Amino acid sequence: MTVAIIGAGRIGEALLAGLLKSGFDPAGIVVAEKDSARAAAVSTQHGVRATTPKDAAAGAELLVIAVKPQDMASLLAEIGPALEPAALVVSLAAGITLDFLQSHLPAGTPVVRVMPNTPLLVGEAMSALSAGGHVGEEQLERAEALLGSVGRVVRVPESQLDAATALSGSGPAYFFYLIDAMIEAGVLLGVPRALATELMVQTALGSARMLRESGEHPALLREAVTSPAGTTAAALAELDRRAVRGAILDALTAARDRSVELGRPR
Ligand SMILES: NC(=O)C1=CN([C@@H]2O[C@H](COP(=O)(O)OP(=O)(O)OC[C@H]3O[C@@H](n4cnc5c(N)ncnc54)[C@H](O)[C@@H]3O)[C@@H](O)[C@H]2O)C=CC1
Ligand SMILES: O=C(O)[C@@H]1CCC=N1
Repeated sequence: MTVAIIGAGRIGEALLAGLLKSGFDPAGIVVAEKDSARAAAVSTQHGVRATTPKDAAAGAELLVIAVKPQDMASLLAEIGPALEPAALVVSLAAGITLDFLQSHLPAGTPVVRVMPNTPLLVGEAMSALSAGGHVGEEQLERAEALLGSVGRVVRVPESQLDAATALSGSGPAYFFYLIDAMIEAGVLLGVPRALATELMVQTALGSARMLRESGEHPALLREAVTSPAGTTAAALAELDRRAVRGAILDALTAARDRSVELGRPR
């Protein structure tokens, strides 16, 4: 199967790197990137061919589109006429709806809308996807297999994709933000930066593994750390006084709303 990745920015290159790491043949992947210096760098670093979007579309069975939502309309107009008859188009763009994709591509084009996240670089992505009306089960499984080679995949109704974007799409940034803040707190408390980083990165990894492996609700795992009148209770009381839970609800609602806004036809 020939895969074209159109837009080799942060997420496009992360997907490319993840696919190659998972054993994908570089000869079966072609990239198209508007920024020619970036195209050359990505092509050299990963050993894949770089070409124009039209040329990439012409030879590909599966096209992954990883340009910004604002660049989608013009790109779809450019590649539409060059698509192979049975080509499957997979969009990673936040907000861009199946309806938008289908109405900007030749009638009957099978399209899948996906919200992945950057941990696809290390084979631990979370991708949520919805299929358009012209996608057969076999094609959907092909898209799932591609994303499944770099992490987990779930099918969701399209009505939940903007919320999934707020949760798992943007999610890595929230964890990085939190860990960055906790490292700074360590430095404030006199811990050398390298040690504070080691303490927090391993704590994040261990906590994530406990969640996954125990299957326990996070509230129960948090309770198990919280000794009566202890250190954790003192910290959590401070977070509650500052209404951090409410801030998280508002933050993710803002992300969901922004995803909806990015998908408005223009
Ligand atoms: N960064 C992230 O964590 C995630 C991003 N996404 C989605 O992925 C898409 C890309 O995001 P990023 O990689 O962060 O942005 P980016 O700006 O790093 O990458 C976009 C790339 O597309 C290229 N491009 C634009 N128009 C083009 C065209 N016509 N032909 C070829 N290349 C073109 C740009 O030069 C740029 O390198 C967005 O739609 C975003 O919503 C989805 C999930 C996570
Ligand atoms: O910030 C963004 O718009 C993209 C979509 C999800 C993660 N990054």
